[in-house]
Amino acid sequence: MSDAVTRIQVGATAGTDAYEVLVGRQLLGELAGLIGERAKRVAVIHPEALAETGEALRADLAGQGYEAVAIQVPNAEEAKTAEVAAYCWKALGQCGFTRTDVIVGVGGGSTTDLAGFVAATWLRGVRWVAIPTTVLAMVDAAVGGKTGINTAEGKNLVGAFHPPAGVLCDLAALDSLPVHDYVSGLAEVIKAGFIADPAILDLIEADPEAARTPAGPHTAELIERSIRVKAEVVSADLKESGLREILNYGHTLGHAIEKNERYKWRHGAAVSVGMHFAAELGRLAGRLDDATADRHRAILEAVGLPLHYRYDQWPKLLETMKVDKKSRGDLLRFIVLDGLARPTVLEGPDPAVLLAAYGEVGQ
Ligand SMILES: NC(=O)c1ccc[n+]([C@@H]2O[C@H](COP(=O)([O-])OP(=O)(O)OC[C@H]3O[C@@H](n4cnc5c(N)ncnc54)[C@H](O)[C@@H]3O)[C@@H](O)[C@H]2O)c1
Ligand SMILES: O=C(O)C(=O)C[C@@H](O)[C@H](O)[C@H](O)COP(=O)(O)O
Ligand SMILES: [Zn+2]
Repeated sequence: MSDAVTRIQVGATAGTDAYEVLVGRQLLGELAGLIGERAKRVAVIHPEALAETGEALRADLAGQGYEAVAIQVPNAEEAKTAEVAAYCWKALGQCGFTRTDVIVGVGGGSTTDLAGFVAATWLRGVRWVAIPTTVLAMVDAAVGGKTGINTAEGKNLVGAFHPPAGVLCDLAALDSLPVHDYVSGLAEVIKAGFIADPAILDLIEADPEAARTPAGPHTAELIERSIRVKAEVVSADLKESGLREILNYGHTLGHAIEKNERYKWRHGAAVSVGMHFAAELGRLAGRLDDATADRHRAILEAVGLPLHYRYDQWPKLLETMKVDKKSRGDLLRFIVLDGLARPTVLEGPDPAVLLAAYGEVGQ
């Protein structure tokens, strides 16, 4: 196994510094440099499932002279609540966490979204480092500074743009990931393929079964290519004033499904159904060619991601989509493709077209 480390730059924007996303193995030697010299305290936020990892990290940092605390939070979406954020704020307050201290978020996207949000809000913003441990968090959630939590009304409705000081993607972490979670992350990889880098799709289509495991021959390349797509977009438009919306491909319906399932579905699975819907919407709106639309079904199905959701839920899903962050007033907006790697915005589609697209998805 190669020890090579790939470094991907995320550019500076007004008010934020540039940082690197490192992909490789045994990257913990990089952590002290990212924490910096001014920190006295470090808080390691980790999910229950990674209790050992969180404690090992805490002990290692304590051995380096930091006052290190581990803050354990619930697994998955249960961590993305105001209550859990308040629990973290309490832990920081109790250990006297100051503006020069640093938060480390280690876990999947739910944990890094929460840890980043806690970092964005504590003392109005402290430094944080992301150590993503799922495919999805490596290729998407930990990169780009979107942090946040859910509310009863919907997904990620409260949050802040607060980029990390650095991101360490240790591929060894993926070995313990259940296959269901590994495959869920492939939805965001496939998203990056459709919106910007079709070579990703070619690699997966060449051997979809191999793409389902970290031992596959293209794991590092798929992860790195996806990170490059994300890094390029967020470097150009951190605060989603335009271009960044393309990263929301498949998410308008996907987030509505997640809420409808009370966040028991994995994000990637819901985004998979959402991309199928977006492809059908693009096709029916006269934007997307049949071959590219059909390619969505084929590749998502080939890696074992879902394509369908309950038909009878459409009225509820439509209501939830109205509070999607891309909506403007009463105008629903979707990311669709004008062709392969040509994402664009579809504004206020005819309700009959929306329903017809859902007709392909619902069952
Ligand atoms: N901020 C962003 O730009 C962005 C982008 C994409 C997704 N997200 C968010 O990311 C979240 C989904 O993240 P996810 O798919 O990584 O799932 P997750 O964080 O919910 O993790 C899934 C499960 O895997 C466990 N886990 C994590 N790493 C593990 C490992 N190495 N071994 C064993 N178990 C492990 C977790 O504890 C959890 O139980 C969603 O909330 C989504 O909204 C955010
Ligand atoms: O980084 C982005 O921008 C994205 O849209 C990436 C998505 O994969 C991610 O799920 C994000 O959290 C969705 O953001 P939201 O603003 O729609 O909540
Ligand atoms: Zn997503």
